[in-house]
Amino acid sequence: MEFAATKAWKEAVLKRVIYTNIPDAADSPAHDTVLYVGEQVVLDTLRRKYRNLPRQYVPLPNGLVAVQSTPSLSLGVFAKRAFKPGDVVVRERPFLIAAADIGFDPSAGGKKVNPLIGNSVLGEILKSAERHFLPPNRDGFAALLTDYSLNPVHDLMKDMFRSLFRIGEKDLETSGVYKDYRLVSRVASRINHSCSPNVVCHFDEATFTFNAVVTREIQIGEEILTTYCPLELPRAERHRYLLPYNIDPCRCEACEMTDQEGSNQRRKMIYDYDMHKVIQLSPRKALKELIGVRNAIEEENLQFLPVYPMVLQLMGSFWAKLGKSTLSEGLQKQADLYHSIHKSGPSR
Ligand SMILES: C[S@@+](CC[C@H](N)C(=O)[O-])C[C@H]1O[C@@H](n2cnc3c(N)ncnc32)[C@H](O)[C@@H]1O
Repeated sequence: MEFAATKAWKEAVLKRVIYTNIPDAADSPAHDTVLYVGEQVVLDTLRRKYRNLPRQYVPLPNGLVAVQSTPSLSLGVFAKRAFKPGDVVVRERPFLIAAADIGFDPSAGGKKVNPLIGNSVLGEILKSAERHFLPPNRDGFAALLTDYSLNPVHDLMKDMFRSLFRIGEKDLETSGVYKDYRLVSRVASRINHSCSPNVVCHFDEATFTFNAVVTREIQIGEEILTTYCPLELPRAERHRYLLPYNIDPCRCEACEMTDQEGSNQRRKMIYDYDMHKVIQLSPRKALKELIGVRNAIEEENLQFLPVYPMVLQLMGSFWAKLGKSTLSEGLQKQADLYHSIHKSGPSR
């Protein structure tokens, strides 16, 4: 009985999957043919939204980063030169984009992976995806699979980067399509997790490119790190989020440092920050509060968080009220840079 239910589910899942090779943009390298595994409605919506999907993009210069061995996490991505906030370090078309919940069991409310079959369906989908590729991408994708030393095929699915297509809510409601899409990519799939990341990742729908934008200074030789979990939480809670990504325990610098209590307190302060309360305060009191939050963000190396530019901007406006225009302008400039980092795509 269980087998029949599982088989029916598996067939239903496989029926929902469509394979589409997104055509190459003119003049872009041949490997830029993305295999899209998902629902037709997503592609149709995107095609309505952007004429000539995918649009051409401006490639980055070669050799900005390299995939190399790490001391304990198998492979990772490393800076080959120094970078500053706002620099784009990775820009690439993924090999494959897939709905994240194709491994979820609809009979379990569409939320839980069926442990009996979830991973094998994902494995089958990934394996069958391979033969749909044009040759250059097929080789790259196969290399990523066989060379994926920490993870067998089914785990690859868990490690794909979250990458939401921002298609219309109406389309989502009427079609019931998957909301969360993930990608497999030559370089991006090698970026390890850190609870104090140094890049923010964007997927640009119009050009179908993955982009990693720097959020704090990166020295030559430093590892490029993103996050797979919410960062304002204390260590133990972050670790719960990381389990499905095969991270147990997290071996990032923030989790391995000795002052965990101090770190948890700083992250709680960031989590508890309430802009609406702060704007009611007198400028001096507000600034005291804001400086505390900014310091906590910087000490935890969390310039990655969208709250960072908001805090800077508000600090600027309170300094302006106190007549400190130079301070205010400096903060506003920094806030603008970080706002653009959070919004940025490949047009930058
Ligand atoms: C997207 S892959 C990153 C590249 C991977 N290191 C490789 O060699 O291909 C994610 C996997 O790397 C490992 N990993 C990444 N960040 C980690 C961390 N902070 N702590 C422990 N393991 C991590 C986990 O095995 C995770 O499933």
